[in-house]
Amino acid sequence: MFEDIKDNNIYKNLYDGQWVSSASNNFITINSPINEEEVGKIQAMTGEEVDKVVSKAQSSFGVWADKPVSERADIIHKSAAILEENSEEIANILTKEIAKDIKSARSEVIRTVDFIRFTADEGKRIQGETLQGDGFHGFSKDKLAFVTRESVGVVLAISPFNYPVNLSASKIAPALMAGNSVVFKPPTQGSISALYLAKVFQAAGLPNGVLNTITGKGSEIGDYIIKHKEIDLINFTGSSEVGRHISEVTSMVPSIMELGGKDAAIVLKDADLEHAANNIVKGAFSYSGQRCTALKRVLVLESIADRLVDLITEYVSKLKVGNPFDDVTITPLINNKAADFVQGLIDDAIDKGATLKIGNKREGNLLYPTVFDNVTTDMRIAWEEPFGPVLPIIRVKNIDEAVDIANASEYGLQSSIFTNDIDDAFHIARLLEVGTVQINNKTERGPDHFPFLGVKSSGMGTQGIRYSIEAMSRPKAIVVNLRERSDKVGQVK
Ligand SMILES: NC(=O)C1=CN([C@@H]2O[C@H](COP(=O)(O)OP(=O)(O)OC[C@H]3O[C@@H](n4cnc5c(N)ncnc54)[C@H](OP(=O)(O)O)[C@@H]3O)[C@@H](O)[C@H]2O)C=CC1
Ligand SMILES: O=C(O)[C@H](O)COP(=O)(O)O
Repeated sequence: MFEDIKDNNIYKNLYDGQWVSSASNNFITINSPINEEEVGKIQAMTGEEVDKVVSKAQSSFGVWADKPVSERADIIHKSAAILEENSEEIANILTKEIAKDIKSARSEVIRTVDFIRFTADEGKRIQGETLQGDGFHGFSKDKLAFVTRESVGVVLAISPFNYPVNLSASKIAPALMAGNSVVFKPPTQGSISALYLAKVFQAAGLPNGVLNTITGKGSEIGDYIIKHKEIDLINFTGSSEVGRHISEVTSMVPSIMELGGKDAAIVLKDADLEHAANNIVKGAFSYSGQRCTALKRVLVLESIADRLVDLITEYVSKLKVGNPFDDVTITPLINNKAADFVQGLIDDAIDKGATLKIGNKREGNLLYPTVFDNVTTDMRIAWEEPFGPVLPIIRVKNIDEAVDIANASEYGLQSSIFTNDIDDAFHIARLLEVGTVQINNKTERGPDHFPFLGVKSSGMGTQGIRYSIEAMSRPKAIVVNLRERSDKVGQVK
C-alpha cells in the first residue's frame, strides 16, 4: 500500500496523483527523537517545484469543486476506511518519528478516522439559504437571494509536529469536503507520518492534483509557499511566532490560525481536589506537555493550595517515563533544542526561588516531569509556553487575582475552572479571555465537532468540523429581482 511513497527510504512527494522525487537532490534526514536512529529521508523541494505544485492544485480544483458533494463524501469516507485498515503501521511510524507514546499515537490515528468520517457526513449537511429582501427597510419581497456555499480554491495546509496525522487531516478533510484543492506542507519532523496520510487520501480515489504535498524546511521554503500568488487560503497550526510572521508577510490572503497557548487551571475552595489534581496532571503531562492545549499553569486559592500541591506531586510521581513504545506518559522531547528551552525555564524558576516539588532531572532530550510550587509572576515559567513536561503552580488570594493573572497572558486558547459552584464557574468563565472554558475538566480540543479557537496570540478563525468546512468555503449570493406586479396583491393560501 505504501510502497510507492518511497525509494530506498527516501520519501517522495505527491504531485498530480504521482509520487515524485525532487530535482534538488537535497535530502533532510529524519532521525527519531527516541534514539537518533534514522527513520527516513525527505526531500527539500525547490521553488520551481513549489510553483508547479501550486499551479497543479489551481488547475485541478474546478473538477473537484464541480463534483456532487455526495461523491466527494464517498471518497472522504473511503479514506477513513483505508486509514483505519493501516492504523497500526501509521501509529508505529508516528511513535518513531515524533516519540509520541504508542497508546497516544494509536488514539491519534483512530481519532483521525472518526474525524474524517464525521467530516464527510457533515459536509453533506452544509447548505446555503434563501433570503427575502423585505427584512431590511426599503426593500421588498421581490428581491430574493439564493445563497450557496462555494469553495475558495487552493488551500495551503501547514501543520505542526505534535499531531502530524490528526492536525493535518483536520485541515485536509474539511478543505476537500468544501470542494477545495489542497497544497499540504507537513512539519519536517512529522513529514513521514504525514506523507502516509497523503497516500491514504490518494488511495481513496481523489482525482489527480487535488491533494499535493511539499516537503522542506519551513525556515527555507516556507516564505516562498505562503507568499505564492495562487494560494487562496492559508490554514496554519503552529507557534505564535511563525503564525505572526505569516500574517506579516502575506497580504489579502484569508487565513485561519491555531497557535500557542498558556492554558490555566483555576482551582477554587470548593473544588473536588482529587478530581482537579487528576485532570491537571493528565492535562499538563500527556505527550510530555507538547500540546497547544496542555495545562501550562495552575492558579490555586491559598486556602487549599497545600492539599492540591500534594495531590499533584503524588500523581506526577506515578507517571511513567521512558521509551514511547512502552507503556509510558513521559517520552523524549522532539529535539535537544526543545529540551534546552524547557531546562532554561526550569533553571530560571529555581534561580528566582520557586519551590521544586518533583523533577528537574534530564537525560538528553528526555525531561522528567517537573512541578513547581510558589511560582511568582516575575518568573519566565509564569508566562512562557514550555511545550514540555513542567507545571508551575501560582498561589492566589482570591478569584479576582486568579482572573487577572489568567488574562494577563499574551495567549488566550483555553482555561479550566475546578469548582462545585456553577454560579462561580459561569461568572469566571465569562471573564476569561480565551476561546474555550472547561468546567471541571482539563483543557482539550475534542470532541472535534466542538468549536476550537484561540484569541489574542493563540489564533484567529475557528476550527472544528462544521466550523472548519465553513471557514474554508464562502457564501455566494445570486440575487433575483422580480418585476413588480400590480394585478394581484396579498397572501395566497
Ligand atoms: N493552537 C493549536 O491548535 C496548536 C498550536 N501548536 C503550537 O505549535 C507549536 C509547536 O509546533 P511546531 O511544529 O514547533 O511549530 P512551528 O511554528 O515551528 O511550525 C509549524 C509548521 O510551520 C512550518 N513553518 C515554519 N516556518 C514557516 C514559514 N516561514 N512559512 C511557512 N511555514 C513555516 C513548520 O515547518 P518545519 O517543521 O519545516 O519548520 C511546520 O510545518 C507550539 O507553539 C504549539 O503551541 C501546536 C499544535 C496545535
Ligand atoms: O496540537 C494540539 O496541541 C492540539 O490541537 C490539542 O489537541 P488535544 O487537546 O486533543 O491534545
